[in-house]
Amino acid sequence: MKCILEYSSRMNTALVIEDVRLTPILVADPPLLNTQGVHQPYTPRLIVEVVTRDGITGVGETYGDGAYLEPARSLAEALPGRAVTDLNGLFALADEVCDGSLAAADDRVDAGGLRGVRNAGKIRLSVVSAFEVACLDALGKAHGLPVHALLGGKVRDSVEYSAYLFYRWAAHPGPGEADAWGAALDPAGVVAQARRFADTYGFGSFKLKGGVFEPDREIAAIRALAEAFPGRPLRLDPNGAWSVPTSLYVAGQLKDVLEYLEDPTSGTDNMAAVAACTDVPLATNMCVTTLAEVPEAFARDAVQIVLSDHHYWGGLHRTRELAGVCRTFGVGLSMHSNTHLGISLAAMTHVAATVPDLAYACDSHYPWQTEDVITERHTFTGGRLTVSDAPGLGVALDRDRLAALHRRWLEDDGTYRERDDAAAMRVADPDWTTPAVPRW
Ligand SMILES: O=C([O-])C(=O)C[C@H](O)[C@@H](O)C(=O)[O-]
Ligand SMILES: [Mg+2]
Repeated sequence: MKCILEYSSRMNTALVIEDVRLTPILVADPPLLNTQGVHQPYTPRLIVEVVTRDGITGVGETYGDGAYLEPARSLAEALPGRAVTDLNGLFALADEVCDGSLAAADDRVDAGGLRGVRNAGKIRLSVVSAFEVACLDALGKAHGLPVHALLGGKVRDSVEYSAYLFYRWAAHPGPGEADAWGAALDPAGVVAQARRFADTYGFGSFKLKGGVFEPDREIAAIRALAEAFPGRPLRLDPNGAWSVPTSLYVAGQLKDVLEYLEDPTSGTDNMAAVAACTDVPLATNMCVTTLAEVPEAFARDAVQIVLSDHHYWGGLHRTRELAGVCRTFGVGLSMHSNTHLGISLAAMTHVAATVPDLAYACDSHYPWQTEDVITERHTFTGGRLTVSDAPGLGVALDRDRLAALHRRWLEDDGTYRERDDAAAMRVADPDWTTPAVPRW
């Protein structure tokens, strides 16, 4: 008995957080086009490390724009002395300490306009998510358990991902150098890109980021994909750029080949109006991105699939809670991705492995990211990632890479510290302004 008590008190002390490190970085990003503009050559991410009294380090990752950094600093300062097991307490602590730095946030759509509402609560959850993942990583390492085991256990050994196709330029405007992918600006270019994704990673389903060209051009690209890959699930996502009539027109043109349409139009009213008049399921990572948006959207059947992003839903446990809500209302669940690195992809794969009814391949930008902060990059095989059974997330931080990407952030004059796809577009087209929606 005495031994057990001693063990448990030693363990509890060992799991206390001694130190927290925050490292903002800039990561290379190719010239991918969307309805707002084009990706900048570098994009910000934030890496979070929590170090326990026993010297175990857990890692997490989240969005790295300025709005996330201040609340992350507040939370990092408040965390030492708490245990990595105190995951529920993280939310209350963040409510307590982050709000001063979130005062500037309001209910507008996020800066890029691509991820739904941008309010203080959602930014706070995106910050907490990185700390939650880092705590889970440390806890898993302390007990020799993979993160999926801490979430109740995996129900699958691998997670399927979909190819994330983009219209794109061969190089960033200005002094940018071409990468190996080349331009994709028409149906042939999109099919060639899809072929490369399929051959290299084995992806079996394809999502095209739309809202870039007039809808008929994007319809032609999806038709070309359907011809090149008969029977494969296809998705088109214009990030809310279309009106209700345009959305219905596109749905009508592509209803025989689309697995779903993603955010064809903006807002619950418009999504509900589209959903009422088409059998093509609607998915979203814009219309439903907070719990507050769930009741109305689900009651009006505005969305049939929620693409959860564990960052803005507040981490892995909260993602599982969202999965329960979706299951209750008969709404499908899959996962959204933004520019992310190996830590977030590992976290996403662990939580995806634990969700029983994951009926759709998840999104991942990962193949577009040539840089990472982990020692061994993830490898897609047959379009899937094997779920790691190693302790924690199963990834190791590459400190040299982290330092180099942080140095880039330090040396940046501010141009790239905030993701701004419209600003990047102005390098090529000085008159470019963020298009109003609906754009078509
Ligand atoms: O599915 C989505 O809407 C996204 O992945 C949003 C992203 O910001 C994407 O549009 C991008 O990176 O251009
Ligand atoms: Mg989307």
